[in-house]
Amino acid sequence: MMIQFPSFPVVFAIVFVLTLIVKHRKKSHAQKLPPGPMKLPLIGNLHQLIIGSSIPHVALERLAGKYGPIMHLQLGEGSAIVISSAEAAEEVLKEHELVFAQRPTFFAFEVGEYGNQGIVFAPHGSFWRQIRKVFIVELLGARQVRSFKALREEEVENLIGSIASSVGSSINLTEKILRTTNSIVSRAAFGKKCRDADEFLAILNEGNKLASGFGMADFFPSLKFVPFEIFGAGTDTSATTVEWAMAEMLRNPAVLEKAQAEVRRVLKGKKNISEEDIHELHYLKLIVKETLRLHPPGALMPRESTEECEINGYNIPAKTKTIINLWAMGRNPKHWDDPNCFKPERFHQSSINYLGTNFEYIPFGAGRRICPGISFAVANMELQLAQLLYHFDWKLSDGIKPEELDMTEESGFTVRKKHALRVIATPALIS
Ligand code: HEM
Repeated sequence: MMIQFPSFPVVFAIVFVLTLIVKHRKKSHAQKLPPGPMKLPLIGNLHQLIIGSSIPHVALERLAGKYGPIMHLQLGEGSAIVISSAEAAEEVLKEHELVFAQRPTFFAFEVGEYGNQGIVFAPHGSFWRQIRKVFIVELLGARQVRSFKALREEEVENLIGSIASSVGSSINLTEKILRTTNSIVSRAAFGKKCRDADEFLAILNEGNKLASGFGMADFFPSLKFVPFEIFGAGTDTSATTVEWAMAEMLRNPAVLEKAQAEVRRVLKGKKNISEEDIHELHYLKLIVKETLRLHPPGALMPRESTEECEINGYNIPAKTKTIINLWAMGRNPKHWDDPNCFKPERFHQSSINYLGTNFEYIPFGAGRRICPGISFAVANMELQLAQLLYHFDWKLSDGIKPEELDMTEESGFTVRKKHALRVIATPALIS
């Protein structure tokens, strides 16, 4: 029997069709978006962020539990991915650092001519590089931070004085901490206290309330951009962290006692604390770290891809808004034992720090856009906490027991405590 070979045009046609099929398969695999919840027409997944009792970082954490640490969302017309694990964050912030060095304009404050002119939302490029350099040289570098030592000490002494004048009665500690931080930041930035500190604090409060409806700070009225950035990035973040640290200690009296014992042992007999003393307050430093794990002020860190790339086999198109859920990563049981417990000891003899290399713990971000204010913020927060612990004993107002303290969060520019921290201070017996 004669075997009939197909003619050349037929072979060519078969090879051509097979090549097309393989190419199409490869392409559709590479174009696979990360998994995500079902999208509604027009709004996509927006309703999942703003409807219901959960605030956005909590809602996103829950969704990530279902769809994974790289999740795709449709936010109106925009496509977004949400990152919720250390491994995924490392892919975005280290392996594809350059691709994700951009901030999305979705989050930008379009304030007249100042829109996008500040450092926080500046597109990655030469303008951003220049302005970041100016920030570091003039305000946030180690030498500059040291040079603000005297003004920090003076403002924190004022805080202690103002609390001392109302010992025994209920005080709003949230407001006092915010005021002190605002004075430190404005004196460092402008050489004087903010002329309208009251107005500024009122606006910041109002902005936080407005933004809380959206969960992200989408807009802010009438302030010029760069000064606002210094305040917005510097004041609210640090003050919120000091407030959460005090709230966590009041809720965990054993931690409070241990921290006070350390401060009083190291500073024994001193009338006041200088910054040199702080270096020896090892437990206090663990408290700051643990507070930033559970309460990163910028819970949802915004970035954007500038070009198409592939992460864990998923295709991430150019201009994809990228939300890194720092809050979820700090509480991810894969990375932390007993993740919801406030245990500063977990950082004892641990090499994990907040400098952007341990991706399970990046409260200040990572990579080239990491927060340039780390030294400034830490010096400010540690001094306030050390002084508060040294000079006073603390209890909650209105007979509230530690375990009853309301720790509800409110999401705005930062994730704050929803209800101000009201406390009663009594002078400590320091021998
Ligand atoms: C507890 C205090 C603070 C926390 C937790 C914090 C956190 C952050 C985070 C998460 C980012 C985004 C980083 C990234 O995208 O990788 C950021 C950016 C920034 N922070 Fe902070 N911050 C704090 C205090 C400060 C202070 C005190 C200042 C200045 C006075 C400051 C100035 C900035 C600026 C200018 C940026 C934008 C950097 C850029 O885009 O290049 N921050 N911060």
